[in-house]
Amino acid sequence: MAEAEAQAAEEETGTHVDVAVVGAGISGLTAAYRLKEAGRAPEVFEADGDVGGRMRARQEDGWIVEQGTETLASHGYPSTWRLIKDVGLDRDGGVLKVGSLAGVWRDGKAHAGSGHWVGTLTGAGLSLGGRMAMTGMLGGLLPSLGKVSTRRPGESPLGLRTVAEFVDGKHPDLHDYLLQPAASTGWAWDTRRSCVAPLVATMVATRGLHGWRTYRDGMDSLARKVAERLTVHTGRAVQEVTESPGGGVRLVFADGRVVTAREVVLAVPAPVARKLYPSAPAEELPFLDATSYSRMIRVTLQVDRPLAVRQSRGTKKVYALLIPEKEDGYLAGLTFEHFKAANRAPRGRGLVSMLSAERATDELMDRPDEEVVEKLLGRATRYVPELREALIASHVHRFPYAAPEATPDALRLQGAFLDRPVRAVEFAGDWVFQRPTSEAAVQAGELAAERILSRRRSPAAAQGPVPTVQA
Ligand SMILES: Cc1cc2nc3c(=O)[nH]c(=O)nc-3n(C[C@H](O)[C@H](O)[C@H](O)COP(=O)(O)OP(=O)(O)OC[C@H]3O[C@@H](n4cnc5c(N)ncnc54)[C@H](O)[C@@H]3O)c2cc1C
Repeated sequence: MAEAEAQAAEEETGTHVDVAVVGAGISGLTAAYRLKEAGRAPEVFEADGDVGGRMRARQEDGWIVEQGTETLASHGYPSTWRLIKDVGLDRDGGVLKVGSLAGVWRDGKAHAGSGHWVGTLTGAGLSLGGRMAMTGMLGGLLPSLGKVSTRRPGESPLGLRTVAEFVDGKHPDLHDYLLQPAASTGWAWDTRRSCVAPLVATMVATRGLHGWRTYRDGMDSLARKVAERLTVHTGRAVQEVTESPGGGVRLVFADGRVVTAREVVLAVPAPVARKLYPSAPAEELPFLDATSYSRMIRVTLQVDRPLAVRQSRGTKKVYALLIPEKEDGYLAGLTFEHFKAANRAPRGRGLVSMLSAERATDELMDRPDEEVVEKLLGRATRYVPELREALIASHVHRFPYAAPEATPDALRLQGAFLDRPVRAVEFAGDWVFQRPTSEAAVQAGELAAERILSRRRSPAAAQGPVPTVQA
């Protein structure tokens, strides 16, 4: 924007910022952090009263109640670890190892070791035929493993096949007791809608459900540490974003206030970005429109004892119970947070989360909290009979945008979106890479910052042709 024009805009609106980042989830905070590091002056605008988005958490009477994200991985999270180190969160035990395992419910108990090498010994709930089929499936995957990309999953040899199509015709256990519970408990995915490639790419990168870590002081720790170093305005919901013909971007807030910015990063889920930025260029619309999200409800229960699920004697504790649709269909999983990290609950107490399956989400999303707790608790006592009598307090968290679904349509359009020219309005969020992980969100934040910085390196940036940045 020309100097005089910028000044006029400032006078008219009151506030002008260098880069406005919309959304203080981990993708927006990463974008802002990397921009600031490069000498720019970003400001973050967050609708909620707190930072973290789907990585929010809160401390309450000695409990650490996480609302969304549970864990990160020691492998396959390089961008996250870079950020962790940059803000010093790795020092003084800020990141803890998770000693317990994921397990699948079958035949009245939990089978520990899903996605872990332990599972190759125990079977992790697979029948003998299922175990043989799994070995065959892994063998079949071997030639493509080097070619699966976490950034462009749809361009791998696995193509645009859905999870269900991938195992069609194979032993039913592969779907029912391995891939379906893994995709549904963690990502609220319907295996008939979502592609297998992002799941395989993530599992390859993280080496399965192996080497998991959690932030000692709660999963919002990284967001908080990053936010401390930035200018973040909370309680500021953006309503509309428009590009000015002369350059620069205008943001209108829900309270009527206006801010102008040289550039904007929309670090919100794609359907939200679409609503906020109706005049997005035609070439960006197909991918934005194709990106859908699964929904989920997570209810966290403070309990008066460290409850556990029934499992075979001598097996390692299960902290994440994956409940196959075949066994339930209403509850997708339970997590025993006190086994993930002992400090999630005061000594002698426990913290258990219930995750809704699609049917329960559809039924309960708009119902009052008490009804949500009652209905899910009614189901959860099948797995932990003492849950109701041990209950002290409950917290209901609704996610209308839980995880990008990575449908064949979205994956097909992703490459063109990543290769689009750089513009004054950029995007960040886990959906950019179509992987529902905080690492994908951090990577997308890095990419948005890189793209914005590339505009300044190009003298023709304001007029175009605008540069592209390879993702
Ligand atoms: C239940 C659950 C469990 C998960 N578990 C894990 C896990 O164990 N490991 C893992 O790696 N990942 C996990 N994830 C995924 C991970 O949480 C997300 O991928 C990541 O946090 C997404 O970050 P984001 O910045 O893209 O989006 P978000 O965190 O959704 O951030 C978007 C932000 O934008 C704000 N916003 C929205 N609209 C506006 C507006 N109009 N104006 C201003 N601000 C606005 C929102 O309030 C929010 O703060 C989990 C997710 C869920 C839901």
